Amino acid sequence: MYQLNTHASFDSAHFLAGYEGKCSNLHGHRWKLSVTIQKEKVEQQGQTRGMVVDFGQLKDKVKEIADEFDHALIIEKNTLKEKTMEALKEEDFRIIEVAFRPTAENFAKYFYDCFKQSGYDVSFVEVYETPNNCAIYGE
Ligand SMILES: Nc1nc2c(c(=O)[nH]1)N=C([C@H](O)[C@H](O)COP(=O)(O)OP(=O)(O)OP(=O)(O)O)CN2
Repeated sequence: MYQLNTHASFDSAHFLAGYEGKCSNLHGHRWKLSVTIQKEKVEQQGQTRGMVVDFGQLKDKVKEIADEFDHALIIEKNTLKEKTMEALKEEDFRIIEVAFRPTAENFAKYFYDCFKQSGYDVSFVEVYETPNNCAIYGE
């Protein structure tokens, strides 16, 4: 089995609603999204002969997903008052509402599903919130 890995980063702000401690405050991270895909055999012909997929293709997909979340304020749906949301939107902040608590674990599963939907056979996705801490999701 071959495995291929690449990563991209994005800078964003979030907070953990219902968390007792510093992470309930609005704060930022340089998130690192790392994906590992797998395949039994490498391509036998053409441009990608000897490759699982072209690194360029995989890198573009990882960057596309990371860029969606770059320089944004990530908010779990229904965790802020309506008037707060309105005020933030009035300021034209880039806000991304997600249906899950924005933890490294939930992001890892979310990104895993994104890559899977794009047709990749994903081994696992790693999401680093800090250089030292990472959540991994695989099936
Ligand atoms: N299992 C998880 N635990 C925590 C998560 C998470 O996503 N999964 N997230 C947080 C907070 O977002 C927090 O910002 C990160 O906390 P911490 O790892 O303590 O990060 P610091 O920036 O404070 O880094 P240190 O350099 O270690 O101080 C909390 N827990």
